[in-house]
Amino acid sequence: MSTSKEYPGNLFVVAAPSGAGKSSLVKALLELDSHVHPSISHTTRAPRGQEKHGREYFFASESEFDAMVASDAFVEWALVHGNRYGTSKKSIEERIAQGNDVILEIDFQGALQIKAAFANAVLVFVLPPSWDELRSRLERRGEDSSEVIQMRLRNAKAEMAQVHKFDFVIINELFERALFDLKAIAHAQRLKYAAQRRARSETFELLNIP
Ligand SMILES: Nc1ncnc2c1ncn2[C@@H]1O[C@H](COP(=O)(O)OP(=O)(O)OP(=O)(O)O)[C@@H](O)[C@H]1O
Ligand SMILES: Nc1nc2c(ncn2[C@@H]2O[C@H](COP(=O)(O)O)[C@@H](O)[C@H]2O)c(=O)[nH]1
Repeated sequence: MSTSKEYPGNLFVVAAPSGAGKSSLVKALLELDSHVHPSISHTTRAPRGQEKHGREYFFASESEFDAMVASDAFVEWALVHGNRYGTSKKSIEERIAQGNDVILEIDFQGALQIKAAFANAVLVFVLPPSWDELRSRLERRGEDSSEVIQMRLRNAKAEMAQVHKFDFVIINELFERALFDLKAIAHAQRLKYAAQRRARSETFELLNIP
């Protein structure tokens, strides 16, 4: 028996190897589409440069993160590139229950946990146009040490092997083209989910199902 839940709002999950451009794409979508809200994750990673607690992430100590795991506060969490990251139930459930759409920018392990928990979640995987371009983007971003970049590239191979488990794949070569694809996926899913909900309620009405 499935234990996955359904809510009136849509849940979009965007995963990608580090440096493929998912944060840039999600940020641009949020600026264009006021129906979509971001989910702010918790992480044990230290803040980078300009990152602020509560904006990019809720930065947590190992013991704070342990306490959240113990109290079942996360809908998903995973160890990614040596740090723990998690999506709290609080950051998404209230919003989608009210009919808003929420977008999560998380790794593939978390994406698969979300798919198991939420029947209507849409999983999108972003790929770079090439391996060399992925490395160049990580280097040009200039946020991580060369050791961290090497680790992220090693992990990228395992992450990309999971691509077939996703509902959609976007190649982020030309940024505007990739953003167009992400917008189209969000729009199509809204139409599809609204039609499904309407068909179900009309069927219930027709058959007098209370
Ligand atoms: N289509 C693109 N063409 C060229 N550069 C891009 C493109 N998309 C994103 N970038 C750049 O690539 C770098 C990595 O992008 P971004 O930080 O969005 O990746 P990410 O997948 O979110 O990585 P992480 O998982 O590490 O947070 C950034 O410097 C960003 O400006
Ligand atoms: N499973 C989860 N993965 C997450 C979450 N928030 C972010 N992430 C992923 O971690 C890596 C590294 O992120 P960075 O900010 O340190 O570059 C990246 O793949 C993110 O998508 C989460 O809540 N759960």
